[in-house]
Amino acid sequence: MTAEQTAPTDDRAALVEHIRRLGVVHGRVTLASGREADYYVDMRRVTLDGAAAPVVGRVMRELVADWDFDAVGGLTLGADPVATAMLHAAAATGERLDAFVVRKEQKSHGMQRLIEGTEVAGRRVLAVEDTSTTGGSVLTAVEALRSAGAEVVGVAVIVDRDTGAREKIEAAGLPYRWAVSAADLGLG
Ligand SMILES: O=P(O)(O)OC[C@H]1O[C@H](OP(=O)(O)OP(=O)(O)O)[C@H](O)[C@@H]1O
Ligand SMILES: O=C(O)c1cc(=O)[nH]c(=O)[nH]1
Repeated sequence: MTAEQTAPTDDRAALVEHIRRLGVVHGRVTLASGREADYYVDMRRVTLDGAAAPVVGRVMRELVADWDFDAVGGLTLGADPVATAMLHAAAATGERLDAFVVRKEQKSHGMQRLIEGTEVAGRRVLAVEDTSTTGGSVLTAVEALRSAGAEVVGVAVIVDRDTGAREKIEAAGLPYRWAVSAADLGLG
């Protein structure tokens, strides 16, 4: 969220409950960045849950309703179900939103793509993520998208851990929004 976007919706409240119930794990963990933390938010348990995924799609679409883009995606794997949830949420309202997947490494056979799915060159795209800690993962996706000729309009994540992602993403010249904060989950 941003300071201007504080009005909770029923969907957002439901999403917070889904994440609390399915995703929050207490205990010492090593994160993608190599940092150590006292809790983990296993967002795949949320974004791949049959009841929670449609809520994810609606909440994330609402979060960026004033941004102009027609394709969505991010670095595999966390971003993938977020993007497809948004695609299906758009379709459910008669709108069209395409999706893409940024691989961690270029595929070495077949079409040898780094970015799978819809063509991104020359298009306005949204980069998404399930959770951001340092912002490093989503910025890897942003770099690949920019190299492929896409215009990245911003970054949106479900859960922001409030551990530096916002500063890093904004320093890359991108607006950054999140649907749920660590504080919303009673964490941090
Ligand atoms: O903001 P960051 O410091 O980059 O950390 C967040 C990243 O960590 C997790 O993915 P992970 O690397 O565990 O891989 P996965 O999505 O392939 O499971 C999560 O899905 C984000 O992509
Ligand atoms: O930084 C990470 O690796 C990370 C943190 C978190 O809470 N959830 C997650 O899936 N990854």
